[in-house]
Amino acid sequence: MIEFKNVKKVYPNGTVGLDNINLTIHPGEFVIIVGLSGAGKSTLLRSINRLHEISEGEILIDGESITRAKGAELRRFRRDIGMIFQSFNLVKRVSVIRNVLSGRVGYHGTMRTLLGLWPKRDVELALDALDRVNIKEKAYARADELSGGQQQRVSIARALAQEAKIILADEPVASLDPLTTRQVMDDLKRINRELGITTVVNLHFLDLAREYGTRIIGLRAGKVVFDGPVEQATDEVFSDIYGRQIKKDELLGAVEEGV
Ligand SMILES: Nc1ncnc2c1ncn2[C@@H]1O[C@H](COP(=O)(O)OP(=O)(O)OP(=O)(O)O)[C@@H](O)[C@H]1O
Repeated sequence: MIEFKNVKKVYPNGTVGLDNINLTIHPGEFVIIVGLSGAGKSTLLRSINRLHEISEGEILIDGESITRAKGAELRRFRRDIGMIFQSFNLVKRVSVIRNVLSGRVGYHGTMRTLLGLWPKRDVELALDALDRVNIKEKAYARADELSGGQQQRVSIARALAQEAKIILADEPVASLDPLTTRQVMDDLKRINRELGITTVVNLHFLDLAREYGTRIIGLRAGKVVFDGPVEQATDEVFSDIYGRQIKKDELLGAVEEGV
C-alpha cells in the first residue's frame, strides 16, 4: 500500500510541484495518472521512491515511512520499487540479460555486477522475466540492437527480476509508435494481473488511460482534481482535469489515424 499524507513539494525556485496530496493506492491496483504537462505527474511518481524529495508531509509504503528512511532502510524500500522511464534507461552496449540482471544489484551490491558473477537463480529469474515479456530469445543480443518497444520490455523485465512489489512507470510509451505502445501497455497490465504488482503509470494519451486504466487520478497544478474508477472518467471529467477542451494530439487514436 502506498499512502500520501499531506504531501507538498516545492522546488528550490518556488514552483509548487505537489500541493497537499492525500492518496491511498492499494496492493495490486493499476492506477493511471493524467494531467497537462507540468501538472505534477512526474513529481508525484518520483516522490514515491524518493527520486524527488518532498518538502512536507509523509509517504508510507505498507505502513512504513519511506520519507524518513535512511541508508540501508531506504535501499530496502527502493529494492521493492521498480521504475520504468520514457527513455528506457538501459546500458546500451551490454547484453539484454546483463541489463535485466542489473535489477538484482540491490540484493548483492555492485561488485557482482561489475564482475558479472551472478548466482544461477538470478540468471533463471532474469530469463523468466524476459520470457514474461516475450523477448527471451533476445537475451544475448546487445540492448541497442533492439527496437524501442523491445527495449522498454527489457526495462519491464529488469523490474520483474528485481522482484519489485511496486512498478512506477513514468510516461513509458511516450517514445513509442501506436502499435508498440499497446504491446508495452498490454505487458504492464498482464504483469499487474498475473503477479499482483501494484502499478502506477503516468500517461499522456487520454484514450489510452481509458483503455487500460481501472482507477484514474487527475492532477492539475499539483492537486488531485479527480480520483475514481475509469467508468467515471468521462470527457467532461478530462476537460475539467485539463482545464480546457481535449485536443486531438492528446488522443493516441489521432496519431494512429495520422491526424
Ligand atoms: N527541477 C525542477 N525545478 C523547478 N521546477 C520544476 C522542476 N521539475 C519540475 N518542475 C515544475 O514542477 C511542476 C510539475 O512538473 P512535473 O514534471 O511533475 O509535471 P508533469 O505533469 O510530469 O509534466 P510533464 O509531462 O511535462 O513531465 C511544473 O511546473 C514543472 O515546471
